[in-house]
Amino acid sequence: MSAQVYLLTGYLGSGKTTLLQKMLAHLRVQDEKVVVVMNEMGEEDIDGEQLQGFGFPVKKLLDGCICCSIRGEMTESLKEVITSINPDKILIETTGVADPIDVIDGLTHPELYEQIEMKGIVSVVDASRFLELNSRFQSTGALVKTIRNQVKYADLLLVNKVDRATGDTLEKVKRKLSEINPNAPLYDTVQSDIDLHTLLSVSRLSENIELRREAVSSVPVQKTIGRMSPMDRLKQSLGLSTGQPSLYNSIETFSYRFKGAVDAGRFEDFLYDLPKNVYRAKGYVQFHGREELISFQHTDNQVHLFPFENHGPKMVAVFIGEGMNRDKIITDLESCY
Ligand SMILES: Nc1nc2c(ncn2[C@@H]2O[C@H](COP(=O)(O)OP(=O)(O)OP(=O)(O)O)[C@@H](O)[C@H]2O)c(=O)[nH]1
Repeated sequence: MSAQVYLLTGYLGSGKTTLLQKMLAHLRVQDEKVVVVMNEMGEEDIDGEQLQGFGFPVKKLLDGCICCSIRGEMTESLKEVITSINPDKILIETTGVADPIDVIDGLTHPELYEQIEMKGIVSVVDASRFLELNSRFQSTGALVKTIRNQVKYADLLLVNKVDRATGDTLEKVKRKLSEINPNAPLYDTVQSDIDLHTLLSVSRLSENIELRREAVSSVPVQKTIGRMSPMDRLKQSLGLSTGQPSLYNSIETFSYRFKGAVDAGRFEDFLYDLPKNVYRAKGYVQFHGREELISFQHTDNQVHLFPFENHGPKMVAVFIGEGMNRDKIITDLESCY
């Protein structure tokens, strides 16, 4: 059985730990094995202290961000947690400056991939500060990108601290959030107070989108799915063609189990030729005529292949991207046998 993983993200001070405490209080009364993974940037563990007393193990990753400097540590930590505790649920609270794309990257380590079920990315937004942060950091690209990615890739959005925002501000915040991520449901909250059944039932939007895509391909007429932008709505009302509605604002992942060894040259070409919407590919593979396992990594059109002494891992490939054409990628990969 795989462990269900919930990823809590959101800018500094938005209400993630407050939410985590509510989730733990709720899960304590269920008979479930839960492990918390907390990440803080400094050497001191601040939030971890607030989680003592719930009776669940808390794994702390300090002094670095799981999205970058200690990503490997998170992967190792999760492997160890799964082996030693075999939890039903893993709740991960990221630092306020983590980019969910990078955390997902760490979570899709080929050795981990089949042992976890990514339930969803839950993003907590501070309604009283979002507009200010969004505009103040507009010029400093990296942080704006992170803040927006925390919204863009969320499967569920908590618009928290509504008690500190005026009605007008709240409307503007929600409009902005829906622009960045038209697919994730929004919930207004105070003290991150959300119906926990709803929260725990979160599912990856990319999977829902996949289902909707299949449903659409089986009907002959073209249908519009997802919320249209005001401009597209206007264009439609004028009978003009609209752009594709944004369907892919969600990171998708899928894995592929190799059926045997592949041709080294063809496989390398396959990796270099992966389309741009595949952000990462990684895994373990075996080449014709070679004994050892090869670990491969693909990112930003860079490919690294290196022999891997340990024969433990399975031959598997993991892909991360947006709007990926899974069938085509698998067909291309299978031409490497
Ligand atoms: N007024 C108000 N305060 C809130 C609300 N939600 C949380 N807070 C407070 O905001 C502060 C920060 O909340 P946390 O839950 O620690 O936020 P966080 O996202 O975990 O913060 P970092 O760990 O710094 O990233 C705490 O003092 C909370 O009590 C809310 O809805 N309204």
